[in-house]
Amino acid sequence: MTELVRVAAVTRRFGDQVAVDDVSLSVESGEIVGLLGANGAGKTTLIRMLLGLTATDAGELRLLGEAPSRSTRRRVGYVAQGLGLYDDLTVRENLAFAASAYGHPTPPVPADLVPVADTLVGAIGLGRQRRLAFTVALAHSPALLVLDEPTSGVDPLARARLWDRVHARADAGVGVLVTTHYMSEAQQCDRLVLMSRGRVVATGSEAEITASTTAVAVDAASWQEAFTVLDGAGLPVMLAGRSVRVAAVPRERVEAVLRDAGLDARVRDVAATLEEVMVALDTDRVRVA
Ligand SMILES: Nc1ncnc2c1ncn2[C@@H]1O[C@H](COP(=O)(O)OP(=O)(O)OP(=O)(O)O)[C@@H](O)[C@H]1O
Repeated sequence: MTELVRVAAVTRRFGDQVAVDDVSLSVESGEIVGLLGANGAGKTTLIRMLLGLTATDAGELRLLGEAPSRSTRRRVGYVAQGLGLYDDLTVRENLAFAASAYGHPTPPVPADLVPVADTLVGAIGLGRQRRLAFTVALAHSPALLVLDEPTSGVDPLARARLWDRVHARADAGVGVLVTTHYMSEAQQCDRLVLMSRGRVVATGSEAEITASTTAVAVDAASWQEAFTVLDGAGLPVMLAGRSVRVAAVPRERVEAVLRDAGLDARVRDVAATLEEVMVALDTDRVRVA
């Protein structure tokens, strides 16, 4: 395996705010690394530094073994949050334009975009725009694919198809760095890097990250009442179906709130989900090694 990305103790500040704080990570060929975190965690800033679009304040970055530059960027396929397409060009023209910029032959219009090949990109749906951006990013056979929130606003079927394509490229040896705030997409990644407020707070597979954290499950006669009482007490309460769950709070505290409200409920410690780990990490109450 080849190391395609190395980020070592990188920091970036905007004024007083530390957007990326002493972050390290790597991506190898054939590997899908998921960068997870809430809005504002620092994911996009990290990617922009990696691509040489934003300067670092400290630390070291290596992209395909070199400092990020115009020539290394040409070997990267990047789909930005804004997609980077031209709304006033057609689908076919966008493909041709990107091909001439990268100096390779224009790829064929993908079969599912043929019906809109001569439609302006601004007039096609977001799912198709994402599909096109993905095709553009892959047309020059990049060694590394960088995807910033690639499935945001896309329906579940299109999302599944997009992940199929990501896996196919990874199987062919391409390294993938993908940001998302959908915890459900974490299973698609070989390795996860969880960011919160600029820092890496956990790394590993989903199972590794969730193994050392518990949440509290509440079984009450009326889940609505239990939810309202716990929420009213300011606890980070979530619903999984009709099961009420609380992250980052000791079981005794949950029991006390329910007891004080006169609610009869069974309260248990359960294995935390990834989302609950994120809540716990964001509230600074739990640390994952
Ligand atoms: N150019 C900038 N000037 C000032 N602050 C910035 C700039 N870019 C990012 N920030 C701040 O840095 C922090 C991290 O932002 P960033 O966009 O990297 O987070 P993110 O994890 O990508 O979030 P999102 O999922 O919303 O894109 C945020 O608080 C943001 O407001």
